Amino acid sequence: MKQPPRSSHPPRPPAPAGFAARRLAVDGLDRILHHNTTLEDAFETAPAGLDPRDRALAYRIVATALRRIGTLRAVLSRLMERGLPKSAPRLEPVLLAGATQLLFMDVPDHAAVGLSVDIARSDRDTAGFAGLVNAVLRRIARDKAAATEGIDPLLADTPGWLRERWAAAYGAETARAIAAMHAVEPPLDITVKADPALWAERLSGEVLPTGTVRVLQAGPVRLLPGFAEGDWWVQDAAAALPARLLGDVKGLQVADLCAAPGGKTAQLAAAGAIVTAVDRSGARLARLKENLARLQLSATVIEADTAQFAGGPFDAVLLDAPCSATGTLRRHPDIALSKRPADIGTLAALQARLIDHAVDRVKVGGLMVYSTCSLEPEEGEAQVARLLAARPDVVRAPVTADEIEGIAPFITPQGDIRTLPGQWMRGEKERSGLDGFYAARLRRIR
Ligand SMILES: C[S@@+](CC[C@H](N)C(=O)[O-])C[C@H]1O[C@@H](n2cnc3c(N)ncnc32)[C@H](O)[C@@H]1O
Repeated sequence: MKQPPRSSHPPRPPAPAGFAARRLAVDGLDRILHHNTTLEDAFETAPAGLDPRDRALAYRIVATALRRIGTLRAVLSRLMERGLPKSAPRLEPVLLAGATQLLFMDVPDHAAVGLSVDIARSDRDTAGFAGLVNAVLRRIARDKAAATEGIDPLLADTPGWLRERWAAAYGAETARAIAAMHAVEPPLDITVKADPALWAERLSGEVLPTGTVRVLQAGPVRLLPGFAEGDWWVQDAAAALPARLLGDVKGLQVADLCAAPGGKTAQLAAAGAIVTAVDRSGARLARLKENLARLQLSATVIEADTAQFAGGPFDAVLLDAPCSATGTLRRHPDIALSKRPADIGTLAALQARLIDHAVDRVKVGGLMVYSTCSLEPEEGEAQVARLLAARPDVVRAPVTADEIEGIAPFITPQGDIRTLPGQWMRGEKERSGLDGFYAARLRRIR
């Protein structure tokens, strides 16, 4: 029998259960907070061989920490009078991840504290602060109510400039309702190829009024029944609305401009359209192709700048433009940290270029849907108002309540769609709400 190679070092003790998930969570937080990585990218390259359950737990820790970061930082600064040591930038992620588990997750206190101390010890940057991690987290665990006392989560966890914008656009009460939803972990929404009731039953979920299946689960999506078989894809209930505004697309030539990672391309292809999917990001198009292959759907995929794309004219066009994505903070809480007020104007200028070009890709008589997952009117309502004022050959084709079941609450007086995260309250917040989206349907008349 082959002998194992001799080593002069004593064997390392095996890592305690749950260590890998916490390591990934702390590394992810460090990359997002200190190295400008997005939440999505931080988990795109998770270490090979990692158990999907560890990955899912790490993701929940990081997303929850980002969602509640203002509250968490206030808690920590109360307990650390001298602040965080500059010499150990990785200490804050260790403390944030530990405090998140103690305050906002269903993790036993001894595991949250013990594993945070283990993580601190395992890293040269933080090893000297393991005692501090232990002391701070134990104090939080001892009296959790006292730790957060007097901190208003709605003020602490939402950047002031966003709160002010939402209050100006929708009123103070609605702005507060939007911020309140961001504090809560979102449900998993999926679009199914067929038979939502069957999938709701199989996944112990529910069918929402517009046909999306909503599932409350915290495990890895890839392990759920029907994922590998390509029976459904992940898509927020609001994100599923814009493509449906094009009506019956069976046999129509439809361009999906700004298509990746392909949620709306999949809807159009599944509805029988002949889809041309355009995006300028090769990496994101690779994900679109992967998604279509899993779903056994097809589209012509073109890597191009929509502002230069000369294809068509098409029977219908969907332009799901790049935007600030402030309607998706509940799912992408890193956006609240990375976006700046000036980004709105920059993005609005890009959207104006894209919408002007996209409308020329539509056949006379054909429809175009313009959508963004932003709550900012400059990226939605104002874009369409500007286009309609500048182009007498384009008119609004108002959406009516009888077209799509359950869509009535989201139709604006002009006949556009506006969804807000605080809408659709269905009992507990965990099963309520949807992303903030804007969509308008336009027709080219000559
Ligand atoms: C909101 S996401 C699209 C989401 C997609 N429609 C879906 O449902 O899965 C916006 C996309 O626009 C792409 N994009 C940004 N600027 C672009 C441009 N000038 N031309 C083409 N694609 C662009 C981005 O790469 C990104 O994939």
